[in-house]
Amino acid sequence: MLHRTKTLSENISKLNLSQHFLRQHCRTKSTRRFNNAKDEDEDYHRVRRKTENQEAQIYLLKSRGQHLLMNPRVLNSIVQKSNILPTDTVLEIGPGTGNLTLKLLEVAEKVFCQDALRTEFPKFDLMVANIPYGISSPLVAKLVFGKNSYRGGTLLLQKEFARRLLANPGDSEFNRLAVNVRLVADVEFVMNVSKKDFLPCPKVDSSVVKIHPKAEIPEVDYEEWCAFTRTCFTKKNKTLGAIFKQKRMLLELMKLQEIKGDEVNNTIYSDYHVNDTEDEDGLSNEDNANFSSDVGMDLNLFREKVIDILRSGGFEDKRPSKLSHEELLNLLSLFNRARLHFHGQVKPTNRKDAELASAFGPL
Ligand SMILES: C[S@@+](CC[C@H](N)C(=O)[O-])C[C@H]1O[C@@H](n2cnc3c(N)ncnc32)[C@H](O)[C@@H]1O
Repeated sequence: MLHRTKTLSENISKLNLSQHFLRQHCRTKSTRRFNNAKDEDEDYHRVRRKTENQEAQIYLLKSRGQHLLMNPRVLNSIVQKSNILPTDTVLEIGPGTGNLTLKLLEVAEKVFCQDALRTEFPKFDLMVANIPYGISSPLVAKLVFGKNSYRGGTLLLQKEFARRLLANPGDSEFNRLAVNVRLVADVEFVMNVSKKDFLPCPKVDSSVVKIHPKAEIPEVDYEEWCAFTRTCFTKKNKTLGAIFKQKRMLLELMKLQEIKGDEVNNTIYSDYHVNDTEDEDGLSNEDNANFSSDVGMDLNLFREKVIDILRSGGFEDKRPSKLSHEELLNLLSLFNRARLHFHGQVKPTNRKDAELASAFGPL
């Protein structure tokens, strides 16, 4: 943790001393573990840096997202747009060589720098970070669904990922990431950042976005919500009727109800060893037909129940990628009221309990 009241040189020396990230994530000449020269050529970028009285060499690993933001104008804008108060504790993920860290220390009370995924976040007011793009999904999930209450986040992200976060229902980029994040947070575009502003230059462009937690969050179990959106967005442009007629989907859903020990439904979920005739998309060849195997009766009954639920809310012909949160929440509540659940263990609604990084999956 770095503190504003320390002198700049104290903080710089602390940064130098505590650059465990550099030791962990950047391999120096003496410690690097990879000996294969071919791999090295592809994987790292060598930077010479002059410190007070010595020249250091840093090896930046592209595979760890070690692209340093070098443009001071962009660094200043990120800090300025973050609206940091002098009393704020800022959490920075991936400080690298401290380019952003030192600017944050000019305005914040404290700056924490730590691993994004392996440890719990400390208490913080704002997250401000130029993150390794490979961990964008789990990091954003941990921020918005995590235990900490926070005032906001300013994140430098891969441009395509940022566009998905910003997408609205009906936009081509609108997907499960957007629908999950935007349930609990608003996302604001700040600016685009050219790949030329980084060292080494990445292949992709970047954008800065701000994430604001919503003041009013819908009463919903987050694990159930994420399991539901995972189901709905498997084929986001198909109609819900077509999605919920897929045999694999129906079988999984049936199995889940049985695992949950739903006494009402147990009779029809008892036996469903069906010969699998699915095509490579995971879509059943019998999607629109009646199921004719031994368990055809059970599966047909279950399918009718699911389709009845969709019809009761007028959802059968609607596409998930065009539905608002209100409509999706309404559909989930129709399913749940009919004692049909998407997640194995439905817990009481509690934001603090949500451990949802994995629920976002690859996005
Ligand atoms: C894009 S660089 C940003 C460096 C610096 N903040 C800047 O703006 O110049 C991302 C940094 O995150 C580090 N990193 C990689 N995986 C991480 C993780 N799981 N948690 C925290 N930092 C990580 C990388 O080693 C790298 O230093």
